[in-house]
Amino acid sequence: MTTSTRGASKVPAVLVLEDGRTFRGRAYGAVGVTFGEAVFNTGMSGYQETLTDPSYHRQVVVMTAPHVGNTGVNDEDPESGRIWVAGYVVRDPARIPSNWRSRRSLDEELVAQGVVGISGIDTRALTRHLRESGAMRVGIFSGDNLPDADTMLAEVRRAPEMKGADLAAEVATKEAYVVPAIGAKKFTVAAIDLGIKGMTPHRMAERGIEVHVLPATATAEDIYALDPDGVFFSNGPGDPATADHPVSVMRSVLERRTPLFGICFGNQILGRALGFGTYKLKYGHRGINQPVQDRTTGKVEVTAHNHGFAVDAPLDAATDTPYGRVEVSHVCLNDNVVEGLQLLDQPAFSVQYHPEAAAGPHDAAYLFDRFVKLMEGQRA
Ligand SMILES: NC(=O)CC[C@H](N)C(=O)O
Repeated sequence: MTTSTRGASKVPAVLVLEDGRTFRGRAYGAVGVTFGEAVFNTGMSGYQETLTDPSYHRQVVVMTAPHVGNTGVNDEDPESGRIWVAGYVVRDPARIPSNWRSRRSLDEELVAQGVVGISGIDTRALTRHLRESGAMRVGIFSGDNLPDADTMLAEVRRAPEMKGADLAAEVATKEAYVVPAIGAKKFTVAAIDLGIKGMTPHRMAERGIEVHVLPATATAEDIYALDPDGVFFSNGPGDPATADHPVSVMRSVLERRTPLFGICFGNQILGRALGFGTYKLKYGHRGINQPVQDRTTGKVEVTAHNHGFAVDAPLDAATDTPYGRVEVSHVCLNDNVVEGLQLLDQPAFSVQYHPEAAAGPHDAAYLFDRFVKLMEGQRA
């Protein structure tokens, strides 16, 4: 069923960046005030998956695609139980969503979930500004009586920064749960939830893995109580430099040489566990068409990304670590950012991007098969 929107909002809204640049538009979604880190996403589709990806917690997402909401909102595509973005910025919202799966309009969904957005602004100009000046704090203010410009700017500058933010525990499950294997069960995996997307355990379940999703606070004892064939560290929001607990848990896993796979935040945690630093990218990678080379095969894949930080590891030589040698296995062809790590002396690897591909192309699905092979190898 398709429902129509209420039509374009007449309520004024203003977006204020921390450097003072201001864009005026109309309220989209809930009317109110919100703050976060302004980032842009270049995906032409998949807005439901973007909105519900817990890694976007505390980020205000600017869509570079000019039309957003065309296919409405369905009940199948969310990657978690709620919208996580702190705010949403679009150029031209669909007035009449049209899709056989649509249940309601995106505007209605944003209102229902209390997500403050803005529409009708020049998102290309805003994106170019973020590209030149870097991701920065932002506020969206909507309503008929807006504060004066100086007050709004002062409020934006008081908002917390993403650098130094420790957010995984705010989005992760509080209770462990199990995603059963689809078909015959072949393996048990303990998955540390730092903000996991729903498609990730699903991609494992499709391969005969029973996934035990554990809270971000899980310890090595919690993991090994399950006698797992493999351990997985998920994506998640915030600055990896703050993730001391998952880093120490991962080191215990590396010491035991259990097959290990990490995605996104999980890749940054592996980097840290091995002794590398992480750093904030100027404006990050967010979209569904980023070219990555798998240097273990030479193949180039088109991939889904959502990261604002990256691992600082040497690209061209293996590095000795307390857990054996490690190589940069994947690299982004746009900017040579480290996109994957592969241990050479034990069964552990990770990628900075999203092989679960929700949304995005399925080029990188082979990484789940690689994880299965590592677990098969341990049994052989
Ligand atoms: N999707 C993720 O796991 C993001 C990891 C981390 N919060 C970053 O922004 O780089």
